[in-house]
Amino acid sequence: MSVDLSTTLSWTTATGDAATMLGELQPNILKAHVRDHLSALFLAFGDAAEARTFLVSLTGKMKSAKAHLDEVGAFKAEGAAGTPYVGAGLTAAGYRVLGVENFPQDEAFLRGMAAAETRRKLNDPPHSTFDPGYRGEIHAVVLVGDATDKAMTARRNEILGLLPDSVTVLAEETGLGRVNARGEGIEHFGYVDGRSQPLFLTEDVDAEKNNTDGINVWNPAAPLSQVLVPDTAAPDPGVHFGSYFVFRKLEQNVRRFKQAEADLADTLGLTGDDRERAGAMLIGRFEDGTPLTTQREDGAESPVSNNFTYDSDRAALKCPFQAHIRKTNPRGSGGAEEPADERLHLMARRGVTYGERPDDPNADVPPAARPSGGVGLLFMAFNSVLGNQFEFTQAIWADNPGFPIVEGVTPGLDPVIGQGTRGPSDYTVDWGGSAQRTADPVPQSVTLRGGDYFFMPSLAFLRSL
Ligand code: HEM
Ligand SMILES: [Mn+2]
Repeated sequence: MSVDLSTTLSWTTATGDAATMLGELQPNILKAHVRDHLSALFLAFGDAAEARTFLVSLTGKMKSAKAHLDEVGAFKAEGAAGTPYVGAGLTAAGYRVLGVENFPQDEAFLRGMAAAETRRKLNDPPHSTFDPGYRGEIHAVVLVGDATDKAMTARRNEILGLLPDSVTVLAEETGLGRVNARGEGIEHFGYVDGRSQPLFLTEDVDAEKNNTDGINVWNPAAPLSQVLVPDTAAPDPGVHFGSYFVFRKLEQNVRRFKQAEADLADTLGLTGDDRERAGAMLIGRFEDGTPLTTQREDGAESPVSNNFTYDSDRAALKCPFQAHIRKTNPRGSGGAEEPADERLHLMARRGVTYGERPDDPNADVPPAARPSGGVGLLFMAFNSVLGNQFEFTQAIWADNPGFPIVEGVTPGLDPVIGQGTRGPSDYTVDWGGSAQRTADPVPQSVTLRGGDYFFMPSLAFLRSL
């Protein structure tokens, strides 16, 4: 039976084409792979034949999604350590240099992130301001990830050893995952990140249902069609699949963001512990992950809740319309589309933080003690249609002051990732209260330093080169 893309996949019971698909799919697409230590290598090919030979040899260092899922199972059962993740993706320019013609043809993928049209659409900064390694034409990315620096670095060095002289490393990013005092992954502004994800595996949906706060209010299940596309250049696109991969190096000016939190708390007259609510109004969750729409204060962190919508917060008296997570997933309340269509914009986020800093992101210290550069997020996400997922989220939601669509209200840009001219936004003074106050625009503290769109093909395609 052909692979059913219209629903989630039960990988433990998969047979036939679905099992073959998992055996040729790259890991980290359907389910996140451990990558607290990550190297992202951006490559340019100088010679088609040598680049092909390199990619074939790289498959000897890669494992399948099936092998990854088996490793996760073995880890749970007997604590057995897994092997490193090695992922490989090609840009449209990379496919062309290799001389591959029938590669996947997503419209945004074909134009690439550096194209003037992409820049206009997303309000991205000029290409000339990117870090030097991202200013030229990128052909491929190789991701190496693992739980320890040692294992990751060893595999990275093996891969560098495979590179012929005609393949140039244009840039390398080193991801370093961070956790809070409870061991939850956080980003550099100090907030729990990576919690809300579309889930493509039936087993993961069941685990969410039975072992967390449940799925009866917000069901994270998503069909395979939202992340997988047939790998048209592979030997058998009926069983060989891949996914479009977005990479964006987003630098975070933590000092500026923490100052903005303090300024907002001052504007609203928040005092004591309630000052934490200012930052929560920018993100939509408190630092510990507690959703602001469900609770006036933090503390609902175990497990970090995700079983919520904005249905009992229609006027945004608890969580502002413009909060980062409300802009990027309105959970049925966006006002522009039917909830089922709105869900189609969600993507599988696989980011990792980068950069080191001396201060504890969650400590109560003045903004001056925060880094103003050198740290950020290696934003990574898998999509089946870039224009309807990543690009839609950035351009039509985050950058659009009029979203969500609410009569008489202009929510403003996403205070975290919005690109474009920022205006003032409204906030409720007391959680759930009726008094609103308008606050000055939140200054932009996230800056794009480079990136591109890639396709992460099937292992069968890479071996066939
Ligand atoms: C430095 C940049 C960014 C920071 C600091 C950041 C921070 C966060 C945090 C703290 C969360 C809450 C954790 C969770 O619900 O899983 C979150 C969720 C999310 N972010 Fe971001 N993010 C960044 C960039 C982006 C970008 C570029 C996009 C897409 C264009 C994006 C889309 C989302 C989505 C879709 C969610 C989940 C919302 C939900 O389902 O409720 N983020 N982000
Ligand atoms: Mn704080």
